[in-house]
Amino acid sequence: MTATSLALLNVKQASRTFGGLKALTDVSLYLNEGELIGLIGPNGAGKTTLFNLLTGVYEPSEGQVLLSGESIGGMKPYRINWKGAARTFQNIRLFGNMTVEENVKIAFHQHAKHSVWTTFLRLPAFFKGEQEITNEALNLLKIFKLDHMKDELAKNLSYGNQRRLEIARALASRPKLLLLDEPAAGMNPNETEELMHLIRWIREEFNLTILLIEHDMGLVMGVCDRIYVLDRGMLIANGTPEMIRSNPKVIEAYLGQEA
Ligand SMILES: Nc1ncnc2c1ncn2[C@@H]1O[C@H](COP(=O)(O)OP(=O)(O)OP(=O)(O)O)[C@@H](O)[C@H]1O
Repeated sequence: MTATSLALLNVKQASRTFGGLKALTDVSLYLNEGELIGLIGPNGAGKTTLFNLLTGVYEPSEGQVLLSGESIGGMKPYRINWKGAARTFQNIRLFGNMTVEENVKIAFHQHAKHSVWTTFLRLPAFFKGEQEITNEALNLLKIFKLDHMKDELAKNLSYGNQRRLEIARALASRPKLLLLDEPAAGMNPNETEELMHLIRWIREEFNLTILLIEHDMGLVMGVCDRIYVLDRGMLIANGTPEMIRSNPKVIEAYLGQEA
């Protein structure tokens, strides 16, 4: 498959250096609208660095990142979020001392279109907005089977539930592109299986395009349309799960890691 005119994300020859270290070298990839794409590679391959370029945490040292055809390389993270990209983190970043419901509502608030005066004077539109936000937050929590825990503090949730809450919160910003950084980390096999179905389902339900970093090969091979493989900052393969599974360069990269 090649990039179509619908490519939602287009990374063109992007590189990123940290001092003398080249974390990414000349990386080009694309995600067409609606695709669910995996990004795999041994430890230190550059996967999170690539996510950081896509979400404005870092600026590419070279190359371009285009979202819906617009250059977003070096844009502030909140602006990239407004333009339709949301992410979860390898190390969960919830507000631990806030409730499950508040964690989702806060993400809605960042996108709510209240004027300063509407909010300050608490005009009717403010309360209407608040009610809508509460309803939408509860709907999202229902989808992720977290509604019965809405009043729990986020820090008291199991690891698997915290990961699901992070995804719910990312969806509150109504993204077109969802970037998931190791969503199954710390989950047991049953939770991972459930997550796999959930990821497929939210893609349809929310018209999402998804880029997924994951070490659980069962999950990646089971849900992804195509997979990109990074090794030492360079893309070494791109193709369907079947192609990637039997690719000698990929096998070598992973065997090298175990040696
Ligand atoms: N802010 C930074 N400063 C210096 N080096 C960095 C920085 N961020 C990443 N690196 C380096 O870039 C390389 C790629 O790291 P990155 O975290 O992107 O890999 P990864 O594929 O996500 O690894 P893992 O699977 O272990 O999470 C590593 O050598 C890492 O030490």
